[in-house]
Amino acid sequence: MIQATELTKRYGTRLAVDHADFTVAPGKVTGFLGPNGAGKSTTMRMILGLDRPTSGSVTINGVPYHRLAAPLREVGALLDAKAVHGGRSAYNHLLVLAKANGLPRSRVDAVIDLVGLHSVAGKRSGGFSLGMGQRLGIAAALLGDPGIVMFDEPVNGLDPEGILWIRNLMKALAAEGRTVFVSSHLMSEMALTADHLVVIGLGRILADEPMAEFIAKNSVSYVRVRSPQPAELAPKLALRGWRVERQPDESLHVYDTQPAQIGDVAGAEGLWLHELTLVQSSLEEAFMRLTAGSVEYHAGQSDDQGSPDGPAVAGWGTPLESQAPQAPQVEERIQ
Ligand SMILES: Nc1ncnc2c1ncn2[C@@H]1O[C@H](COP(=O)(O)OP(=O)(O)OP(=O)(O)O)[C@@H](O)[C@H]1O
Repeated sequence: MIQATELTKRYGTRLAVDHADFTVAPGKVTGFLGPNGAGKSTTMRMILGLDRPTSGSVTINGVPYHRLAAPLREVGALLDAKAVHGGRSAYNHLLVLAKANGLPRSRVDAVIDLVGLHSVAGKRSGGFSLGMGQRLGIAAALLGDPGIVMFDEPVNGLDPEGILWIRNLMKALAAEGRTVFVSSHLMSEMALTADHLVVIGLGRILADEPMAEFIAKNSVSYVRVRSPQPAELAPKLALRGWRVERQPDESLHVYDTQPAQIGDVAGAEGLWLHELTLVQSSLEEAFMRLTAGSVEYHAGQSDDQGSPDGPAVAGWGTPLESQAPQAPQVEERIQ
C-alpha cells in the first residue's frame, strides 16, 4: 500500500506536486495518468525517497521509504530503463544489486527466467535493445520479490509483443496480491491494464477512483440512431425531453436516454430504424475532458480544435433546434 498525504513538492516558484492525497492499494493495477509536466515522475521519485517532499508525506506500508529496513524487498521500481551499467552483463548487473541488498543468487536466476532474458543474460547490457533494457529494468525491480512495484512509462517505445508482455506481467503481479503502480501516456494501453486510476494535472490530484467510475463520470454517451425517416423521428424523440442532434450524414445523436427507449418510441410511432448504437467515450476522451484545463504545453491550435471529445464529437452536427424549433430541450452543443 502506498499512501500520499498532502504530498507537496516545490521547485523554486513551481509547485510540481500540490497537496496530493491518494492511495495505491494492493491486488490491482493502478494507473497514474497526467499530461506532460503534471507531476507524475516527481511523485514517483518522492515515493522512492529520491526527492524530499517540501511538505506532506508519502509512505510505503505505513513508513517513509528511507525508514524501510529492506527497501528492495518491499518496493521495486522501474523509473529509467537506461540507468544500467552498460559494461556489465545483465546477470552481473542483477547479481551486484542482489549482493548489495542481501538477496540470494537464486533470486537473480528467478527474475532472469521471469523476464525471459535467459539467452542473453551473459551479454553486456549496453548492447541491449530498448525492449531488452525494459525487461532488465523490470527484472531489477522484481529482484527482492517486493509486494509493491512501480513502473514509470514501462511500455515506452516497445513493440506490440513487448507491450503485451508487460501488460500481462502487471496483471499477473496484481493478481498475486501485489500493489502495482504504473504511469503511462498510452491511454489505450491503460484502458486494457489498469483497474484503478490516479489522475494528476498541474500537480493536483484530479481523480482517484476505479477505471469504470472514472470513465462513466468523465465521458459523454449518446445513442447513434439511423432511420430512413430522421425528420419524422427526431421531433418525436425530442418531445420526450431527450437532446437530439442531427448529423450531416442524417444520423441522429440522442442524449439522456438508452437504445431500448428510442426503439420503443420508433415502434410506437411506426417509424423504421436501421441502427441503434450506444456510443461511450473512451478512456482517452474521458482523460482529455478531465485534464483539459491542466495541460501545461498546448500544441499550436485553438481551443476549439483541441476539443477533448475527439471522434465522439467530431462532425458534431447541426442542433435539431435549427430544423425543428418546436422541439423542447434542444441544446446548441455540449460544453
Ligand atoms: N529538478 C527539477 N527542477 C525544477 N523543476 C522541476 C524539476 N523536476 C520537475 N520539475 C518541474 O515539475 C513539474 C512536474 O514535472 P514531472 O517531471 O514530475 O512531470 P511528469 O508528469 O512526470 O511529466 P512527463 O509526463 O512529461 O514526464 C514540471 O513543470 C517540471 O518542469
